[in-house]
Amino acid sequence: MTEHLVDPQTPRDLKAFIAGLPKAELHVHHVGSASPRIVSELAARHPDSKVPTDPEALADYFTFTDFAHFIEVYLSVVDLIRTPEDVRLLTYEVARELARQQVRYAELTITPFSSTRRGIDERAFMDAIEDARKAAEAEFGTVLRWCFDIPGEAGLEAAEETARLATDDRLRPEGLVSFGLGGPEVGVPRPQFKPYFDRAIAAGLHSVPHAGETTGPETVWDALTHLRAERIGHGTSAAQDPKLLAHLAEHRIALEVCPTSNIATRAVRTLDEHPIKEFARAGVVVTINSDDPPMFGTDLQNEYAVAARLLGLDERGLADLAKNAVEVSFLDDAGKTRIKGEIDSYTAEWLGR
Ligand SMILES: O=C(O)c1cccc(C(=O)CC[C@H]2O[C@@H](n3cnc4c(=O)[nH]cnc43)[C@H](O)[C@@H]2O)c1
Ligand SMILES: [Zn+2]
Repeated sequence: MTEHLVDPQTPRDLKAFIAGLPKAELHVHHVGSASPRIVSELAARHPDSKVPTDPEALADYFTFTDFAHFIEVYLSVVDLIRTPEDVRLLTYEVARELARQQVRYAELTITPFSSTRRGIDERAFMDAIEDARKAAEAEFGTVLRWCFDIPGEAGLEAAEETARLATDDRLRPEGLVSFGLGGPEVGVPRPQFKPYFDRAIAAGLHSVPHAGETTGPETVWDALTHLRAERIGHGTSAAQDPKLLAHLAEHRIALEVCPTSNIATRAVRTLDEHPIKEFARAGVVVTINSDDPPMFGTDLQNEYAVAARLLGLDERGLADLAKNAVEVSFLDDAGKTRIKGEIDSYTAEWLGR
């Protein structure tokens, strides 16, 4: 992302620190990470689409009236991904952008149902993401892992298909570590997805549903109770329930906080009203993430800058935030130790300048 996107209230020195800080990204969507260049290129290839071909016009197109409007626009971009080569290119370019921001490890949320139902062969889909993952690690040094999410509003057919793709030994990609649930929450109760999460967990996957992004704290409780969530995507409304905050803190169930996303989808009115401070105050493990960065006019660096301002963090505080993400990631222990060591060395060197 360009300089103008970095939170304007962040001191220049802290901005530079954030830019070089080794980071982990735990909540970022595959299609939602398509850069304006990729989106406009794909839109030009498919003139039947209403997505603008001019990257400049995308900023307007990516201005959302509410969460439902965001999902409508999101699906118009999903419609542009039509071939395994589109999938490979998108994945590889997402990794390039993450590497540019010093992201060493990322768990990318992918919705395979949306691609297979649009006619992409399932085997070719898996090969495309795996091919991009391996190339990205070799060329950029960024380790990618996958979270396959159910688009909840598409119903149990989508849940069945996602669970099948995630657990079939002949298809399941090597990089897959977790199972999620995305899309609108209103009218999409979490408990109905319990059997699919049970299957995924039995197959060794971690549970990371979205919850409490656009509905109340009861949705977060449902995600914990029925889906055995190990981390929560967003969890914004948890701030309304002190018992829930205490439970999250006690069990070290981290929140994948995405501040700018919540403003862009109008789930929260302003950044100053974001409950991230309440989370931190209650001792909940907070991780900072970008969700759908180009669609929300942000990137991970900007989200760290926003967090620094809202939480009043200096360099050490930011390094702790980056280490939180590494600790609650699904990377192996050796990988975690390596990245945390890199964060510590970088911070010590920066502060000793
Ligand atoms: O693909 C389809 O045909 C389809 C049919 C009905 C409903 C859906 C969806 O609801 C897809 C939702 C899609 O949104 C992704 N996403 C991206 N950012 C967020 C977010 O902040 N909160 C929730 N979901 C998000 C999610 O991964 C799904 O792929 C699809
Ligand atoms: Zn999300």
